[in-house]
Amino acid sequence: MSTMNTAGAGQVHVVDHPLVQHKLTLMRQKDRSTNSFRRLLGEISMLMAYEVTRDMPTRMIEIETPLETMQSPVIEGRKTVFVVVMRAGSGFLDGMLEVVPGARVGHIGLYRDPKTLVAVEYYFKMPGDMHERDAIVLDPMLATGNSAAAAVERLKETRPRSIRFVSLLAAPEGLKHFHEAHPDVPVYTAAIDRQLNEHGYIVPGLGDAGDRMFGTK
Ligand SMILES: O=P(O)(O)OC[C@H]1O[C@H](OP(=O)(O)OP(=O)(O)O)[C@H](O)[C@@H]1O
Ligand SMILES: O=c1cc[nH]c(=O)[nH]1
Ligand SMILES: [Mg+2]
Repeated sequence: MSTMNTAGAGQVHVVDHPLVQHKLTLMRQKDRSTNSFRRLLGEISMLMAYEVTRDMPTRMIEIETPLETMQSPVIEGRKTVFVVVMRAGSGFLDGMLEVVPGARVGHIGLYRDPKTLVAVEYYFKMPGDMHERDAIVLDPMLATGNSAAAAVERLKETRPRSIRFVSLLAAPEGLKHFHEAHPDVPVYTAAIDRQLNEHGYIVPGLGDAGDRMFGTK
């Protein structure tokens, strides 16, 4: 994993593991089936979960091995909340839950107005006790950054203990915008692509993640 700072001084971690990069290449291919696209996203999410949870807090418990008693670490999974940005963020959820099965899950419904590219909220549901939880926001695409910035702004109203944002692909313009709004929130992504096109799509990109996941084009 390589780490850098964006212009706004926020941190970006690029998960450059060969397995992630290989699967991302397959996902970008325009003839990839919906089924295969969804499966690959699930596989990548599990691999990215390892990186995003690398510094997760643990506590020691006493266990008995077949030979003796020892103190050994366990993660505080119940203190994590995965926040799915619908729709496409749901593709990241199952893999993350495989790795942190005790986590809670919140949902934010946002769609990007195709003309103005402004994020419009239609749903918001979080667990209680957010102030005791570390939030990991899931959305595969960070394009203009409007959706990511809006999701995190809304999430901050619930005062989670910490926030990090996981995407699959990010555009440089979107990262800059996001970190100007939220310099305190690190971003984990598998790749930073060249730029946005005139419709606000990431290029080279992979197209519309939600449509490709659900076959709704
Ligand atoms: O950085 P932005 O310019 O805001 O674009 C990124 C957003 O666009 C996609 O969602 P979309 O609005 O297409 O909704 P969907 O997930 O329901 O398809 C994607 O999942 C992000 O939420
Ligand atoms: O390239 C993009 C931009 C926004 N949303 C997507 O799904 N893809
Ligand atoms: Mg969205």
